[in-house]
Amino acid sequence: MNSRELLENIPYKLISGELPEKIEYITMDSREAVPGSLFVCIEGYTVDGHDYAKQATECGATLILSEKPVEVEGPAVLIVEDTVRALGQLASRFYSYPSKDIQMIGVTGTNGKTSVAGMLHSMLMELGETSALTGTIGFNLNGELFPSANTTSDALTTQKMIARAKEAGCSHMTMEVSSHGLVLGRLAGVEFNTAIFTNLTHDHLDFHGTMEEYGHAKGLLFSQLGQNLQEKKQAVLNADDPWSEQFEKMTSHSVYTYGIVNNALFKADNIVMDHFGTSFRLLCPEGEFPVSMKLLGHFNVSNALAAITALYAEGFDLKNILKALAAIGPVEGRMQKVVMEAPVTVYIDYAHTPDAIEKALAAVAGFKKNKIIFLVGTGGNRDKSKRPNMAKKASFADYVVLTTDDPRDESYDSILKDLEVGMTHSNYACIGDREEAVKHAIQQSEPGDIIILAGKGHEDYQIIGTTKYPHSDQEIAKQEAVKKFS
Ligand SMILES: CC(=O)N[C@H]1[C@@H](OP(=O)(O)OP(=O)(O)OC[C@H]2O[C@@H](n3ccc(=O)[nH]c3=O)[C@H](O)[C@@H]2O)O[C@H](CO)[C@@H](O)[C@@H]1O[C@H](C)C(=O)N[C@@H](C)C(=O)N[C@H](CCC(=O)O)C(=O)O
Ligand SMILES: Nc1ncnc2c1ncn2[C@@H]1O[C@H](COP(=O)(O)OP(=O)(O)OP(=O)(O)O)[C@@H](O)[C@H]1O
Repeated sequence: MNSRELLENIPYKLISGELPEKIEYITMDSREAVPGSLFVCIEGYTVDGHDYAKQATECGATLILSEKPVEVEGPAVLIVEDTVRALGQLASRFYSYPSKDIQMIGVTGTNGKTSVAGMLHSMLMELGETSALTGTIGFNLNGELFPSANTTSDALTTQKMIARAKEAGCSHMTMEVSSHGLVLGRLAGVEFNTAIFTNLTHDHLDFHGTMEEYGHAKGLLFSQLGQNLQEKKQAVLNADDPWSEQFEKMTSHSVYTYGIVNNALFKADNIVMDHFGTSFRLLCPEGEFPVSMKLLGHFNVSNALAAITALYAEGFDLKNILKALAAIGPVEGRMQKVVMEAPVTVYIDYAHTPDAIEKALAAVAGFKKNKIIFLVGTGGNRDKSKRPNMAKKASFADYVVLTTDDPRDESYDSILKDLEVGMTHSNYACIGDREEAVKHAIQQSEPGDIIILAGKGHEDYQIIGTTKYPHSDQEIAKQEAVKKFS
């Protein structure tokens, strides 16, 4: 692409060299630079991309975009204020503004991003659309899954994924939007049509510092809808979460609300649950409708409302939306029943915040016949302030197994000690080794019990130190149940 065209409207200062005529490739990783590349220097926390400008030059980069002077011979060096945001804009242009050609749906919130995004993706496929999905589970392009390192990928990968979805003919793309992604500018250059908010509760304060900052970060998705009211765009907000009022003020576009408790445009009541799923009554501008779905829990009613509302706002017929919802299965690793022959019911779930733990326990409380056993772990070297509150919420279960969930460099003892502070009863065990902890949870069970193994969800590994070891709560539970009950 012509370099002047690529840089149009990007405020920059040329500090050395001459602009090359063409840019063949854009990269933010010196190891991927090829002749004719634009190398964008990104300053991380532990690694600074500016230190790799020389290496990128040796690999053939002819243009360097940086936030400070770098010592290179040959390529032109341009200084911009924020390389991450510039990268998003440039990559969007380089790939011919792919997000303009796809209906982009962004989902943000502390809990429920993967669930709502996964539901939307499956429902869109049921509705006969071609759909792409990005988030914690990976990049799903028409059913094919590619791994991704982050919930919200870096600005360049994000634009590349949207371009691939466009090339594959996708009509829609649903994207999980993390607060890190918003603050770090990874979504620069993405044009969203629909922005969804699930909820905001305690998490990630090691990164954001305060709940105000965390909330402000989430709100950026709604300001990103832009000011052009000629374009049909919409915000879908959870009326049951007080932060929605602030987010409503951050957009001039249409706002659709959903909720279970407070008044909302799309409201659910008469919620009934059993081991097979949930049914409820939907009250909305089109009237009253009975709804049933194979997903479990009040939180999933809230998630379903978010998905229904977003698809309605996108213009789909409500009856078809509800049919699509009835047809889809649980989202991978989210209150997913483990299929096995045993007189106990085991769920794997991704709950790793106090709020999610409370919601996961509430999901099964209504049909409990015997004990509820809850296993919960927390990650090492991450937000420690949420640990006691996680255990406090887990205390609603009759028996609790406290363990670890990617301990990284932190000792089992240090993690377990923080968790233990929050326990409100003494019916619990502390077992740092997660495999042993899962086995213990099964061993403690009796016929009729419900066991929830929380924190890992779809993940098939445990990170100890810096090594990723294979680990599956589901497989360990199955094997232990055979030992215990056959
Ligand atoms: C641990 C952590 O927070 N790391 C962040 C940090 O990375 P870092 O200091 O290791 O730097 P780096 O990104 O490896 O390197 C900086 C630059 O140098 C370049 N480089 C590096 C080496 C080399 O040889 N050549 C080279 O060019 C890299 O390609 C990169 O462009 O700085 C980067 C730039 O700001 C961040 O993208 C990166 O987030 C990583 C990817 C991360 O995983 N962050 C987590 C906390 C995160 O974003 N999580 C959210 C939330 C998930 C949730 O909701 O639960 C997510 O969206 O996933
Ligand atoms: N709307 C909700 N409100 C509260 N808890 C929820 C909600 N939806 C899901 N959960 C709980 O949170 C867990 C994580 O859900 P999900 O993966 O959808 O959230 P997420 O926002 O993608 O999380 P992360 O940012 O950590 O990837 C679920 O396993 C469930 O226990």
